[in-house]
Amino acid sequence: MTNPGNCAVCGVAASQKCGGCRNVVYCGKEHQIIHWKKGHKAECKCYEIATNDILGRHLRATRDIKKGEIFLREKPFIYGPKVASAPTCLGCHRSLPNPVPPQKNFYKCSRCSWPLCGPQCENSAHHIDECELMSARKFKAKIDFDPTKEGTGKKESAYCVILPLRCILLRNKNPEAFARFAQLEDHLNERMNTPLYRILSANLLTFIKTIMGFSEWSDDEVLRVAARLDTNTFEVRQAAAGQKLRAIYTNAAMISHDCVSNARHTFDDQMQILFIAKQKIAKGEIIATSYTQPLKSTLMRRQHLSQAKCFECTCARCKDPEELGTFAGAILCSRCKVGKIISTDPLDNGALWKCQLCPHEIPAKQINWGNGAMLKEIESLNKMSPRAFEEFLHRYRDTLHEKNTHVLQVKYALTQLYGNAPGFKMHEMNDAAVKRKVELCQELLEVAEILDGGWSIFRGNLLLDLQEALVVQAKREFESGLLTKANVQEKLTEAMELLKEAVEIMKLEPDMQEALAERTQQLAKELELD
Ligand SMILES: C[S@@+](CC[C@H](N)C(=O)[O-])C[C@H]1O[C@@H](n2cnc3c(N)ncnc32)[C@H](O)[C@@H]1O
Repeated sequence: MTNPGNCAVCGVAASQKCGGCRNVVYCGKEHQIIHWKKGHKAECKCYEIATNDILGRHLRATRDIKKGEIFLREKPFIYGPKVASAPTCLGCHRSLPNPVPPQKNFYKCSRCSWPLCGPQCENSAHHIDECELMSARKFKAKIDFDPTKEGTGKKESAYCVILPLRCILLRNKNPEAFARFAQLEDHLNERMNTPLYRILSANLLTFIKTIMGFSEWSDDEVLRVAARLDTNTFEVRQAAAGQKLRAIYTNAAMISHDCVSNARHTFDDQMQILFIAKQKIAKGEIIATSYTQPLKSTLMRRQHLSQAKCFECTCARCKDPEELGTFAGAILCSRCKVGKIISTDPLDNGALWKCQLCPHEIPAKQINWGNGAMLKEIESLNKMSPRAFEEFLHRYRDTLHEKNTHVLQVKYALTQLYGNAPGFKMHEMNDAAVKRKVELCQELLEVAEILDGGWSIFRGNLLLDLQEALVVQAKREFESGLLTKANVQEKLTEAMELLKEAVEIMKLEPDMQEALAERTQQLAKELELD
């Protein structure tokens, strides 16, 4: 082992730290390159895998990580279609477009009949092994284009066998890689009692053991593969390539959950996962991402985490009946009219809910029912109509707390409807609507700071919407004589600052590049003109 103050290659006193891990020093660039090639590449990380009783394995920072820093970049270990997937090519994983007449059906693989883009995808490295096995076993897939279901985004559950099959094939093809996969947590015992696993076990076991002939695999081994996938896969959306998949990343799979996370992820066009620090992460701190959505209330988040990832979250937000002062789960008391009704024990999903000011109590079952009804009602709102969303807020102003999860969701939807919905494009909105957009963005930015702090996508979107509305507002106020030229310049400069921060936050999001460049150019032009 080299002395921490000496070059890792030649041992002379040195001070140029490796920019990645900051754990080793070099006398110069040349020795840094040599060390990298000799194996530092594999060990140069700013995190380590730690273990504790609550989280199991998790990542911990081994040095300070800067806000906005990409601290983990990883290629997919294995990937394939989601459990229920719209028709997808098993060769290149693009969602399949509807057949163009005179074709009436998808192109089908000549050997196994799974829909593909075309003959060029039959021999893709992703598909070839499974295809050979399926054709040897005389299995033919039966997914056909259904014109009566056109446009419904119909998902096929037949795809649920593909990724488990790819993992199972890996055991013979690359036992070392399979051993790495087998290290991942599965929660099979908890999953076995769920309705999904009762159905899955019947279908998957028949397919793998009987149809594909893996009779030497025990039921437990096969189902553990599926359970490992369900516990660890990331959903990958590649809008440009028209892909919606699930993938395993074995390092990223070690990142634990916290309802208020300090890291988030995105994907590049090579399907690499990139983890980004939303805020500064100090050396020794746990690196956590969120497996759920920050605007959901504790009851909803905990139910989702328990169902999908089989654990009971006990993070600071979950423990706090007031949800860090936001009251995101609270409803208003219908008896005393002033108190807020919150859970008496947020870590027990079945605990009684009680008014903070009067003796009024509500069972958790009823709160759950109410949440379900609200979600349905929001789902049924006309997505083109800001008025429908405003009416929802008005309808429940005496029932839901002003920062209740459903109110927050509807307000967030409104920040995007104002400026985009038909009749509500930025230039079409009246001054009151522009003002409303500004206020909603400002209110939600305060919430974002608490529930999804730092450089979150939530903050990025809100900043973009806010700056757009502020620019329109400033120009109109100038035109009507309410602002001087200097005032407008000041407001536009302020908007530019917001835009710059939004660009910093969103610059790695593949689908945002064009929009961000366009916005920046437009605002810069307006500033110049002014
Ligand atoms: C993607 S894995 C993370 C790595 C995992 N801890 C391991 O040792 O393999 C997800 C699992 O980690 C555990 N986990 C992650 N975050 C947690 C948290 N905040 N509280 C309790 N368990 C957590 C749960 O068992 C969850 O199903």
